Amino acid sequence: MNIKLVTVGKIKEKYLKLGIDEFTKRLSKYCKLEIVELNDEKAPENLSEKEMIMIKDKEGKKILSHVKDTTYAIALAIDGKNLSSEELADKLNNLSIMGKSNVTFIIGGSLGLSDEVLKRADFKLSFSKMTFPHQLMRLILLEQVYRSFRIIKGEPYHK
Ligand SMILES: C[S@@+](CC[C@H](N)C(=O)[O-])C[C@H]1O[C@@H](n2cnc3c(N)ncnc32)[C@H](O)[C@@H]1O
Repeated sequence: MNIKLVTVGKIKEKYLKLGIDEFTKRLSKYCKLEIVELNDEKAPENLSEKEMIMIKDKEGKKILSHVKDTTYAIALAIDGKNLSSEELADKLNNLSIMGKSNVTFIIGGSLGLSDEVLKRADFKLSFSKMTFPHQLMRLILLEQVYRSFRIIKGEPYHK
């Protein structure tokens, strides 16, 4: 399976970088992983609603230029659907069985994802109603994708 991760914003925290590198390494046994890290747009405090939408739209266009028409796109969104780890594993496994072996996960920047990106998404995945910083979200997602492959393969992992 080919897993692509399109993200907005860099990983600045060293401890997160270490974790992301670890799961990237672990995942190499199960899939081809590509991470596209896009520069975020400058977003100073006190932006108006209109300005925020403009920034999200700009970031959204950059994101979509890395999302192929043929890929199954999963946008990470707080208002999306909650899945258990087993359900995410099932989803990835079913996609693979159906021949949809290109999956793109999308993580937004500090302002979130544009409507255009959310509309393009084939599935909106929520990790709870809580807001996570995009850097931490990347690590959590990679761990859950790794967990999915362990479940699919019937291999032991932490409970
Ligand atoms: C700092 S958050 C953006 C917060 C923004 N106010 C929003 O409502 O999307 C950055 C990105 O991390 C992801 N994210 C954060 N928390 C999430 C959650 N609980 N479930 C799914 N994705 C989440 C989303 O892709 C989001 O665009």
